[in-house]
Amino acid sequence: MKFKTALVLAGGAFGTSIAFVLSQNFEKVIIMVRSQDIFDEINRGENTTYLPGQKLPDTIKAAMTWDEVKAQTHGHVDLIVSGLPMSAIEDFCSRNEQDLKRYLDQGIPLVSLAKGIDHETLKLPDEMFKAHFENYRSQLMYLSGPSFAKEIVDKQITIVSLAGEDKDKLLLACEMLGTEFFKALPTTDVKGVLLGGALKNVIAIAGGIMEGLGYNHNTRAALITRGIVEMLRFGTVFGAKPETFYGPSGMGDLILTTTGELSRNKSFGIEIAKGRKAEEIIKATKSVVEGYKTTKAAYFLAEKMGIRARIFTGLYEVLYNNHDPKEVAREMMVLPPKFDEA
Ligand SMILES: NC(=O)C1=CN([C@@H]2O[C@H](COP(=O)(O)OP(=O)(O)OC[C@H]3O[C@@H](n4cnc5c(N)ncnc54)[C@H](O)[C@@H]3O)[C@@H](O)[C@H]2O)C=CC1
Ligand SMILES: O=C(CO)COP(=O)(O)O
Repeated sequence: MKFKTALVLAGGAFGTSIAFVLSQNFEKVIIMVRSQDIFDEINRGENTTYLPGQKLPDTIKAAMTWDEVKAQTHGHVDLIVSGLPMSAIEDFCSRNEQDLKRYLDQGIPLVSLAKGIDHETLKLPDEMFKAHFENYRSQLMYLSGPSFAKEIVDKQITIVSLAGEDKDKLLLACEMLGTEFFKALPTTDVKGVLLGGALKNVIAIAGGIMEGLGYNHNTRAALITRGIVEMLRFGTVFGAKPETFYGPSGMGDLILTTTGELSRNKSFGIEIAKGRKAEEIIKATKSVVEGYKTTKAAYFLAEKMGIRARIFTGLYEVLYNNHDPKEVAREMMVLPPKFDEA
């Protein structure tokens, strides 16, 4: 094994799948969880709540407190991965800032897996982390790309983007995350990677709605191509590189989530098309559906920054103002004839 110990914060589906990736390169991987049930499940070799049916090696262990982390790592870790969803970042960082800093003081990378925009502050994950760890900004990195948790543990070949500010640290983290079935490609375009991961979830919900309404391949292809145009407009406002939107974290993840049956965002959209209420579906869903709140954030961002985004705006009206779901389809068809727009 090349590396000694990795620490994963949160034992949800994706955190657990990345722990599995890390177990190929690290002698030990600790997943920090907050519930006794998940603690017991992981220590028994399967996260039955979030990743059922996927066996985990016995080098992956759970911990519930920082004392337990310290005991299992002897106070030294080589990498921290945050598997926290968007809504948990601020809460977790403010409660655990000092403990996290003790590890970050060792100069190690912290890789966040979250995809979303905070609907209250309109911040991307990098701003949320930097609010607590500004002095460690060169160590902060963001992973995003087409990667269903289940398929990672099935060792399906998976390629994602890893964004950060420091090229040497990025290369080190890419090596730590690289296996024969999982590869992270380094980039310094943090905003491009984070916007791609957040905004594709919104288009995936729209895709689920279209599918639920009976639309098929032509419509999905139209949605994907119009979706990337709107995503690029957000990118322009944030100073992201356009080419990032055609890479794994942009077009790659947009295709995966609008077409893949495993997508929770797409499944959520299918339920909306059946006439169910958004809040009711969210309450009944165990795993996070990031696109729901990101739809609201994207709508407010578009309003604030004057971004033309018909699909995002149309979906907001459906999810938050009870507009007829058929409206999302109609929004795409009222495009004015304009030359030279993809
Ligand atoms: N599941 C997937 O295939 C992929 C997920 N992602 C992204 O990764 C992030 C995490 O997603 P999943 O693991 O799938 O979510 P999940 O819903 O399976 O798990 C979320 C985990 O976070 C924990 N958590 C929630 N609030 C917390 C808090 N305040 N403090 C501590 N822990 C808290 C929960 O207990 C749970 O273990 C999301 O942003 C998602 O978009 C990215 C790529 C793939
Ligand atoms: O982001 C993902 C795959 O890259 C997971 O998508 P869902 O959150 O829609 O399941």
